[in-house]
Amino acid sequence: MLQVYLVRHGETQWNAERRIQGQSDSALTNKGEQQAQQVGERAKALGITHIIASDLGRTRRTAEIIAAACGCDVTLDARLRELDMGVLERRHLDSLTEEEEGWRRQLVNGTADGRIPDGESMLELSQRMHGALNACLDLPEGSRPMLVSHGMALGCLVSTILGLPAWAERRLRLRNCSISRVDYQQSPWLASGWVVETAGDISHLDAPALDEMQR
Ligand SMILES: O=C(O)[C@@H](CO)OP(=O)(O)O
Repeated sequence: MLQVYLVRHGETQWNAERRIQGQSDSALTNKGEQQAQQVGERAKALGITHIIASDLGRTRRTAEIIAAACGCDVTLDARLRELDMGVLERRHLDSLTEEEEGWRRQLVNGTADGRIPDGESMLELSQRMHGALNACLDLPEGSRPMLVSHGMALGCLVSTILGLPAWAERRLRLRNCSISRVDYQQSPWLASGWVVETAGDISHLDAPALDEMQR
């Protein structure tokens, strides 16, 4: 049975400052680099064979650190990028006007095609994330891949595998460098296709970051 590990990148400067990144970028903090190192140790113990990362800087750096620990190459896949948050990227969560907060809420509370101006919808995000996950089915038998991606992107993927709407992602707490696992199974008794084994595991981290809403 194919097991795919899903990792959110390490803490970044803007995560720590409560600034919206989306497809804009900021560097990992020292804590973020340490978190990635701890994922690397777990990845080595798990026997990860492939690391596939979003091509944004924060995920590339996280993936490089994990790869160095477990001796795999990193492949980049732009489908694993964070949601494009349009005109709100780079802004502090606390600085949004009422109208801007309304765009964000429309997105996270859910209309199928709600989007921040110049941004992407949760439906579009879900489609590309499922595309990247399904590509793992083409890896050689016995592969154990790890995908390195982002909070909303992974939350959307896990939510939709569970049959929840994409915007249910905000009900999942996927902290920086948390690990989730989804398995592909064929079963006459149980669900066939992707199933969620774990979501948001942080037991490998000695100092987990708060998520943005808890800071
Ligand atoms: O883009 C961001 O600001 C956050 C949103 O959750 O995502 P990540 O830090 O995981 O890229």
